[in-house]
Amino acid sequence: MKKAVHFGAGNIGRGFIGVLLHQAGYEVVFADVVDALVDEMNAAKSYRVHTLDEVVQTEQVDNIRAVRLDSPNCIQEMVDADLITTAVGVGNLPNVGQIIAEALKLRRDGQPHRALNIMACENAIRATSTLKQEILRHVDADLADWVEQEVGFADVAVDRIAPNRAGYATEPLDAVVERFFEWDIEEPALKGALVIPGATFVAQLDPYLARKLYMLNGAHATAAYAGYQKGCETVLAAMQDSEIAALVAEVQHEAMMGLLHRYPQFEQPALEAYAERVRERFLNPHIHDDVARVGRDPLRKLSAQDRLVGPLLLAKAAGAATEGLASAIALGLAYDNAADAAAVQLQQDIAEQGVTATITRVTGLTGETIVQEIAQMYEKYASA
Ligand SMILES: NC(=O)C1=CN([C@@H]2O[C@H](COP(=O)(O)OP(=O)(O)OC[C@H]3O[C@@H](n4cnc5c(N)ncnc54)[C@H](O)[C@@H]3O)[C@@H](O)[C@H]2O)C=CC1
Ligand SMILES: O=P(O)(O)OC[C@H]1O[C@](O)(CO)[C@@H](O)[C@@H]1O
Repeated sequence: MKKAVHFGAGNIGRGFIGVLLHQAGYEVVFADVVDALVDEMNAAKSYRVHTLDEVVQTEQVDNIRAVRLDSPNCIQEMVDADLITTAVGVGNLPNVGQIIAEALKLRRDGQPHRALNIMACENAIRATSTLKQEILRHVDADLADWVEQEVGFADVAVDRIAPNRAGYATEPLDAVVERFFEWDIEEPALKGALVIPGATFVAQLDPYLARKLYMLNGAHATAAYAGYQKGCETVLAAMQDSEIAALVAEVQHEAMMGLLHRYPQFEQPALEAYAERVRERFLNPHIHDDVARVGRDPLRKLSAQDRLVGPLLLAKAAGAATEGLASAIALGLAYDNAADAAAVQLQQDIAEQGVTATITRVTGLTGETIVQEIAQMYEKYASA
């Protein structure tokens, strides 16, 4: 039986990556930093995934175990693994990279030619490449050569809405997800054969990743930040507001114009259908997805390559309109949720440095016109 070590036993780790790897016949070992979660998984040896739809379907994921990130067992489990995946949040990859580097040292000495692939399933541009750089920071030149030859680092795009479990879960390990999923894997980067039924193997990931991050996650963040402004608790409530729904569609349209220009292989009707399908998913009445989850960490979501500034730059390069994306960025700046540490930091930065300087620093945008436009929109939202 093949073995996968997956870092991050959270919503997407259990609700998406873990279940697909289980269906693909892998023995899945989870690594996490939360002791209680690790203990719970080792006691239960299985968990359930509920697919939220008209009829709720429940799948059992068994034959699992878990290790703490900082335990020797974690390193040992990777020595004979066939696959390593992560879903920990992109900011936690340095930590994981250091641990994987330790395992690769042992693996090179013990099983030097056993095929290994690594994939970071995070919402970010080329997170696996980021993880690879983090791993390489901890290895010497000889080991780096071996890593280049023997370890596949495939960038991926992962798409499945896995909301918080409150209201649905009856068991501590239950995960809840929507029915839809898409897992795009950049095939040329793999070493050896990788079989994951349901995954899509693509030759060039960038268009898929940009489409997902900009037309889904960007639109989702827009719904969350606009919804927060209007006092909506969930994405569903936000999308039922016609003004917000129109802004979300506008953001998707602007992103689409940028994508069509940057990736000529896309066709407008297909992207329009993609956008519509995404909006339908946001309107799934069976999913209670908090705007606070979808909007979490606005400093990351407003950063240069992420879901709002990334498409704004593409749309600008295409000569397309950007008012919708500028509004979404302004709404993100106005996101003052006191329960979100990054939002608190953002508000403190705006108070201390002013909104214009904060926009430039956080988003990397430098054009005076666009920065002023966003700043004016922010003032309107912040004083509402
Ligand atoms: N929830 C969703 O719908 C989707 C999430 N993602 C991405 O997946 C990643 C995880 O998201 P969620 O599962 O929603 O978050 P989550 O907060 O539910 O789960 C993250 C898990 O990672 C663990 N963790 C944190 N640092 C760690 C480390 N250094 N080593 C091992 N475990 C660590 C946490 O304890 C937690 O159990 C994020 O990058 C997110 O953008 C991607 C697609 C869908
Ligand atoms: O996980 P992040 O990057 O904080 O952002 C939340 C986004 O990720 C997802 O959880 C999965 O793509 C979406 O539901 C949401 O748009």
